[in-house]
Amino acid sequence: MADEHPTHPDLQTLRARIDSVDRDLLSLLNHRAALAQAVGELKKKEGSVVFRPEREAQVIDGLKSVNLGPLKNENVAPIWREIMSACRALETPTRVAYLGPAGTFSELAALGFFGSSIVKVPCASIDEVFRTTSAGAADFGVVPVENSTEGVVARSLDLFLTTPLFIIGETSLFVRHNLLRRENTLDDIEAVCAHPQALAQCHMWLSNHLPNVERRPVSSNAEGARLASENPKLAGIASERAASEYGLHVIAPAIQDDPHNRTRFAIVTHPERHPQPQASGHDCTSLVVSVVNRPGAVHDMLVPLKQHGVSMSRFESRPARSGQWEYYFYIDLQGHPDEPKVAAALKELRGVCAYFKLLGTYPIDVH
Ligand SMILES: C=C(O[C@@H]1C=C(C(=O)O)C=C[C@H]1O)C(=O)O
Repeated sequence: MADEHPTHPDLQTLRARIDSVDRDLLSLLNHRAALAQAVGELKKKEGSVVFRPEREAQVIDGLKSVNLGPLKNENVAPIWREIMSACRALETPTRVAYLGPAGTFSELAALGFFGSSIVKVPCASIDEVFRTTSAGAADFGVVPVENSTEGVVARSLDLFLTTPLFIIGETSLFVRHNLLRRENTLDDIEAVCAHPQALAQCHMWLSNHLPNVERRPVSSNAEGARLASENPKLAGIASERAASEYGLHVIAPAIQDDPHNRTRFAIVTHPERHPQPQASGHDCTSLVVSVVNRPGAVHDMLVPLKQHGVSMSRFESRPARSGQWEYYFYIDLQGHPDEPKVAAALKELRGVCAYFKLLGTYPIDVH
């Protein structure tokens, strides 16, 4: 039918225009992909790495600053992450290790950070993510480091100390826990199987609704969902993605005690296979230090940061397990070691610390 109201085009006309825009977009995306392929060739000649987190952060930041809408800025980042993921895959495959099996929040974090054009390497534990990445069976590892309800993920922090891996990126995820089961009822549950962090994050809900049911810690939430798919007496706590992956009902949605529950993940790699990211303009530097156990030592450690005007966004302590009430301090600084004030603060800090290890420097998570 002809368009009777040229200023108010009908559905068919609008869809025809969308089809035409999509074809233009596809052709432009292919043009972009060919350019990325050419970049890949250059990198191969130079022997340099393909994935450049600082460049990807700048691409997204740059687009957000010129976006006129109606597309929302918060949608720009995920769209371009996917585009860059597909372009990157034309240069080389990216193998990413994370705490599996399929359907874990770690998998969602990996897909959110690298996009879906990756080779997935699901691992049985956080230790295995570190081992697999250290050994080179994966290019990158994705590990949880802290949760807004439960605090630090101790195992990851401990492994940062003892492995050569360093951090090249961060990403955070809104974590919504659901109670999953084969039977669509809360009756007759023998045990709720989930990762200890998830059990802790749902502590209040479980105490109120299933006070007498065993809470059984397992290696991951997806593993809990898998067990629940095999045994109708068991329930799991996991994502909606895990529910569909394992054919389970969501018998209670969003059962986490904190409605704004978020988990932050670090992206790690081996320094021999990947250089430290260059400055992107919005960077974070993570380190772990310890000082001798004497009055004022922690204060002295923070003086160089104050003097050089470097802000600290995180300060976390973990026992050093020496039996001497000694601690490791995990510190996040704003900035990149290429900035003179950050370099000066780090140099002085290194001088006053008994132990000093740079864990990495990377672009701050862009949403
Ligand atoms: C194309 C490049 O390689 C990769 C892909 C990017 C992209 O698609 O824009 C950006 C950075 C790299 O991770 C590049 O380095 O410019």
